[in-house]
Amino acid sequence: MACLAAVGAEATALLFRRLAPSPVVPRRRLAVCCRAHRRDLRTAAQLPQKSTGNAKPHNSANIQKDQASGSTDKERQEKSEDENDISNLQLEDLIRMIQNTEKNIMLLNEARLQALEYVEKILKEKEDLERKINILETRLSETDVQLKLSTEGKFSAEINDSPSVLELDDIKEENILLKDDIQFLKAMLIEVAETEESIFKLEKERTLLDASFRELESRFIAAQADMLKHGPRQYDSWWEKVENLGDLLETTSNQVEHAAIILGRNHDLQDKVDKLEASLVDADISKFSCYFVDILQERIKSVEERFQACNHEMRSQIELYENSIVEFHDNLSKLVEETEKRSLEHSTSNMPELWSRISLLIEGWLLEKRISYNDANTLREMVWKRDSCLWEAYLSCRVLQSIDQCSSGLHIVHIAAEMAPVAKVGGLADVISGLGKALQKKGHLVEIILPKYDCMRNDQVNNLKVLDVLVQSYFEGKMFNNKIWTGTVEGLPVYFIEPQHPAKFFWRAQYYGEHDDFRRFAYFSRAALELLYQSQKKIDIIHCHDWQTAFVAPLYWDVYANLGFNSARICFTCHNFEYQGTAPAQDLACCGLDVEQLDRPDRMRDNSHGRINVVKGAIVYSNIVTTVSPTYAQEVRSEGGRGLQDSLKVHSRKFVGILNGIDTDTWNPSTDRHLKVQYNANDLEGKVANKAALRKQQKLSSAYASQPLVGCITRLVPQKGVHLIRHAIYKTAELGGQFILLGSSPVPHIQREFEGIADHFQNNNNIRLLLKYDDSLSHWIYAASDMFIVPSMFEPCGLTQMIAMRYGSVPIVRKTGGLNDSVFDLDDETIPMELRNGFTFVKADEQGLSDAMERAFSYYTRKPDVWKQLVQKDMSIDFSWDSSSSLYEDIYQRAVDRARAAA
Ligand SMILES: Nc1ncnc2c1ncn2[C@@H]1O[C@H](COP(=O)(O)OP(=O)(O)O)[C@@H](O)[C@H]1O
Repeated sequence: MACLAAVGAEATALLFRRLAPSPVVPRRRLAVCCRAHRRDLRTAAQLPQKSTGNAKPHNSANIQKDQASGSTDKERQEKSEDENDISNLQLEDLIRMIQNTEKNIMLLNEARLQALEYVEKILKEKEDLERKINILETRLSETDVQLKLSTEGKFSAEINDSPSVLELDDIKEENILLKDDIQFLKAMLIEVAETEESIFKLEKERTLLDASFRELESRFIAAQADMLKHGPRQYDSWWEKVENLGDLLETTSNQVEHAAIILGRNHDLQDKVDKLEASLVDADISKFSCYFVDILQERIKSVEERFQACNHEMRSQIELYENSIVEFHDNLSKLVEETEKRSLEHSTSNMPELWSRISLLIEGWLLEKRISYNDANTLREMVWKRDSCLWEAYLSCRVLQSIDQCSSGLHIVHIAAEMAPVAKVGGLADVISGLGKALQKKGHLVEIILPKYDCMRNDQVNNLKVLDVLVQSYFEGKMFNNKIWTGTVEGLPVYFIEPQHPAKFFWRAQYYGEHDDFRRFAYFSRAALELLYQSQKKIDIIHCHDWQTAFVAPLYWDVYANLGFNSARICFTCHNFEYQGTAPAQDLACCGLDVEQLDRPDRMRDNSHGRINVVKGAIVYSNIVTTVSPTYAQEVRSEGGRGLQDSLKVHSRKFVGILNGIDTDTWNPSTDRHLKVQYNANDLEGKVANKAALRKQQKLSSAYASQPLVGCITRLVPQKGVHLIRHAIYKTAELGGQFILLGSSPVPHIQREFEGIADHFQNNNNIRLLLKYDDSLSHWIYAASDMFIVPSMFEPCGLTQMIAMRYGSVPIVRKTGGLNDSVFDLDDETIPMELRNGFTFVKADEQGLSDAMERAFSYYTRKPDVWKQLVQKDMSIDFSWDSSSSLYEDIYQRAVDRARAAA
């Protein structure tokens, strides 16, 4: 188009260069011609006067007058001669005039030819213009169609249906081209206007010519009259010439008229162009944009209206939904009530909570002596078997003489110092509830006995109530009352013993760390056995844990078996051989044990000094001894046994290491209510969200989402490798990661040291040390962290690495104890690929930890895909109690079978 414009402009300029002189030159020439004619004519009229001096003026009228007056011949001859002279002179003038006229006609002809040429060019220009206008009109109609499409019937369409940015760009481009065309047309129009002006000048010229011609004609008529007398032949030729001149004039007039018509058409063209321009201005992109914005606004308005309508609809739906929830809750409570009622009357399915409550009820009645031992036993059996006709059986039990001793499961009682989540310090608490629940699921009757701590979380106990009975137990030569509380924790029936002893053994605002811990737990062990004895239960397994309840084993066999309470077999699990419960031998007497009998190297005397050792007592007196991982079981047979290796060797046939599991209901990222967002292995976005939320809450930098967060949740004791934990903090900072520690220490100097580190990093936005115990926060840290550090010096089992993996946090651990049984190095080619799940190091030094951390960071940053697969794999590993509880079930059963066989 620009090219066309250039060509057009050039052509127009050329036309004007050529035409410009045309109207000027002919006009000047014609004016000269006309002036010449007039001068010639004037000269012709004046000549006789000039030649005669005083002669009167003569004309044809005078000649006729003279002829009519009848003058003399001479006079007439002289007069005739004079007249002939005049006539000759006039004729000469006339001839000259005609010659001039001829010249003028030639000039006129030339002008006409130029005008013709000019008109032809105009016609051509016009055709070009028309063609361009047609193109423009087509484009305009296309633009119109686009506009129409945008406006008509599209309002209802979604905003998504709006012309794309690409379409808009096309329209913009189109409009820019149209604008160029308009510019070109404008230039052309200016040229046309100039052409028009030329034509006007031509027209003027023609009018002038016309006037000169008419003057010539009148003169010619006069001359003709004269010529009638003198030369008809010449007259003929003049006449012919004049006729030609007339024809020429007519042709020129026609051409001028034609030019006027073209001019008119050009006017029309200009009108059209004006309209076109106006339309294009309408279609101007800015207007189009405004228009489009209007359309969008209208659409937004309609969307807003629809949104409001939806909102309204949603609100009413929510109302309905809320009403239905209320209704649902009502129904649910009714249903629960009914189900509870029915469960007492009819059969119930496997509802541990309910059966635990019934069991506690029965035990309570028995202890309170509301029912006889036999009745209680019958009811126990029914509870155990989930008997649907419990109440009917109860009513008819009076007539029953014998009790079917065959049951599908075992009656297992755990006596422990901790249980999650009601009284938790460390992993022991997790094991009690995790293993207990798993065994209960397998159809065993499981009960738990705990101290009634003042600091325990009563909110975690269902139906906590005190029985209307006091159980008496022996301590330091006296009998003391114990209040018995019952309740269910995680669906397990739990008995809480509250000693009515002046020492207020469990009113210390903490679980351990008291100066009289040995006495506290000696008291508790004895009271727990007393409770079981008085309830006259026929228990299969009494499972005691760690030194705090290790007293149970010697007490059971030395005291209670002698009283006929001997149906049970004792299982002792040592969760940590570091804590063995040693004391001067005489201290053992507090709970009624015979020091003399027990303070012997093969019984309870410690292997290295003269004190008694309750863990050793449990090893000696229990039917089953376990520890919490196979590797640790191996380790404690040598150095790790802390002096008890020989005892373990002696009793190795009953000693086994069973890897702990974790409670996968409590530790479940897809249901965990402590998390900001729940997630699972297939959808890790929630993990990212938890990380972001924790960073924000702990004022850690959120600048880099991909900056790895290293977690550590632990008791800060030497066993956990505190110096390596400290090193991990600095190493993480060096590697550009973030570190969060949750832990506290019972050891004052360690606590102080970490408080110092916490202060040091107080304003650091990559390191945070939280020196406290916080169960809820621990869940969040497991979920938020990318890596998890467990650099223990020794680790009987360790649960944190398993929990971390369940939450998709890759463990970096020292290869020891249970860590060695649960974490396998990603780069260890001696291990099958499918088992590799973390990073390990062997030597308990900073270098070992640094290497493992560097490898982990390297995978995390350089191989994100491998890392993601690792996270997903870790989250899918089965760390539940399922398989481990089966191993316990198996060893319990074998012990019970041996007992029955012996009986
Ligand atoms: N400061 C703390 N806050 C909350 N939970 C903690 C804290 N320290 C340890 N835990 C929890 O205690 C348990 C530790 O178990 P484990 O790894 O066997 O170590 P240990 O029993 O030796 O302390 C885990 O459930 C862990 O989450």
